[in-house]
Amino acid sequence: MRLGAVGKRYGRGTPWILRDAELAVGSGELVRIEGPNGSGKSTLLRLVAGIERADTGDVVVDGRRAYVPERFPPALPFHAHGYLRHLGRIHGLRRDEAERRAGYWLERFGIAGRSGTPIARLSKGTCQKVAVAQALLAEADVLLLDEAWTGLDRVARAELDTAVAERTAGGGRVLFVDHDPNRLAGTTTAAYAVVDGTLRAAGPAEQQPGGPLVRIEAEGPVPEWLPGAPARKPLADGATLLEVDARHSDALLRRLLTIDPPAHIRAVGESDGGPGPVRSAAQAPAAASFGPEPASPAGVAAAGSRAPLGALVAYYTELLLRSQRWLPPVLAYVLLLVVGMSAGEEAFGALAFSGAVLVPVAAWLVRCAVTAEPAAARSCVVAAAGPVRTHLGALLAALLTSSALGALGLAAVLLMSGDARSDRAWTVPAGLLVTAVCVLTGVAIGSLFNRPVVLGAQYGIPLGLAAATLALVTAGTPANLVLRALIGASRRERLHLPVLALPEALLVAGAALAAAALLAGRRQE
Ligand SMILES: Nc1ncnc2c1ncn2[C@@H]1O[C@H](COP(=O)(O)OP(=O)(O)OP(=O)(O)O)[C@@H](O)[C@H]1O
Repeated sequence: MRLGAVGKRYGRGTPWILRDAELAVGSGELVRIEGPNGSGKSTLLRLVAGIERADTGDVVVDGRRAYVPERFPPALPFHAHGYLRHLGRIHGLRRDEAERRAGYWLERFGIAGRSGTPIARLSKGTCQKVAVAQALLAEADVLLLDEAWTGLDRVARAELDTAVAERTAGGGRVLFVDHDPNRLAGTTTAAYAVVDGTLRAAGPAEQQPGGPLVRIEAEGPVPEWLPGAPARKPLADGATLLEVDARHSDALLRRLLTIDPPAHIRAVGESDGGPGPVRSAAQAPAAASFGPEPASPAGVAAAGSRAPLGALVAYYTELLLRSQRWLPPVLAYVLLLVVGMSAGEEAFGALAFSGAVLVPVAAWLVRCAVTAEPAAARSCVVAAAGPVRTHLGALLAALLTSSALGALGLAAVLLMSGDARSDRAWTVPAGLLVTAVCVLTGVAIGSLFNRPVVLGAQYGIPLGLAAATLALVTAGTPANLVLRALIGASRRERLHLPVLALPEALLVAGAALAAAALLAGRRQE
């Protein structure tokens, strides 16, 4: 992981938050980022997470990233377990593994009993545990913690300390920001301060003296790097005596028991300060006493691979449906159909009407899909999946939802209409064509007149409505071609279905979705 001459500012003419920042973090390193309020610590983490884009220089990060934002939003319409399962899938875990790890981390943070509770109803601290769990469950190569300990109780803070030690012991890189100068003191391998836009080495934080020490006697080969950086001394019989701060003893024991081959723990006890072996030796712990082992990387569908698009679409579809933002556009669609059509109406005219209504409704659903997620929650997804795939996932979720709505509308129109003048054999293909073309047109418009192409609802909504009207009335657009053919047929003209309108609409929608997704990768939020 490397930052080379990175510069960042939030808009032209504004002060540089970071300038010429250089940072290299190797495997197993634990790096503290410090500095006064507003100096740019979060900005630095967000650059590494891929949430912000550097204005100058390079940010090179190999491997999977996970991020805990400074403030996790309680307004996510998921249950804790469901949310973690989605995030696990987005991180590239197989379905069963995502399920298992979601349960494991809820258990580990002591909130398994709240797994079915909506996040909005969780206490602030419990919500923060979910925020931390979503970043830990995928065993990411780069773990970014922005004041992740804030709001956690003492036990959960210690659990997070242990999890960080496990991550670095497993070769991960961890960068953290925290206002407590003693946070992870003693295990931090480097510290940097952001001061006046520059990133300066601040040296590893010193361990606070006076904490209790734990001694562990281990037989067998002991790895060079261990959680808590224990002092070590070879014993006469070939075993190793390790002495570590009590806060890291759990992580150290877990590591010793999970190396291959596992070390044999002969004794564990409190240090008496003397040089000899452990005196008040406790029973050596069994691996089982630490609960289920963190899942192996084998659970990751393809380590380091891109987040599966299907997982993103599933997440955004459920988010849209659960947020109930779909209600206004769907109600508007139903109302317009009810008001604008009557039973037994001529089918081609009815299909043209329902298709025309579908264009602004699909554009509206896109707006709902790309705005339903709180920004901090989106940051977690972007860190795991990257901004392009994340936005594409939201747009495809809107396409899926609009298509389902269009299919239901089509079925209703076909059932309600029944005029003998219509050529019944052609109503179904004509209905499918107009629905597909109008949904694609609406989704294309929604993609182009929302974040990140047009920022701000004050421009996006009127421009989107104007674009939808133009797409319907301008001669030669795919939607206009199909609607004109249907209106002509409803007036007893011969029906010529413009089938080429479908590939044209597909092309336009594909280009609009790709342009919007690519722009999401280039524009800061
Ligand atoms: N999205 C944004 N748009 C505009 N300015 C921003 C944005 N995000 C951060 N800033 C500004 O950038 C500066 C650095 O912010 P940042 O959050 O990185 O600081 P920080 O060191 O993490 O602060 P704190 O310790 O208070 O969390 C601040 O002046 C902040 O107002």
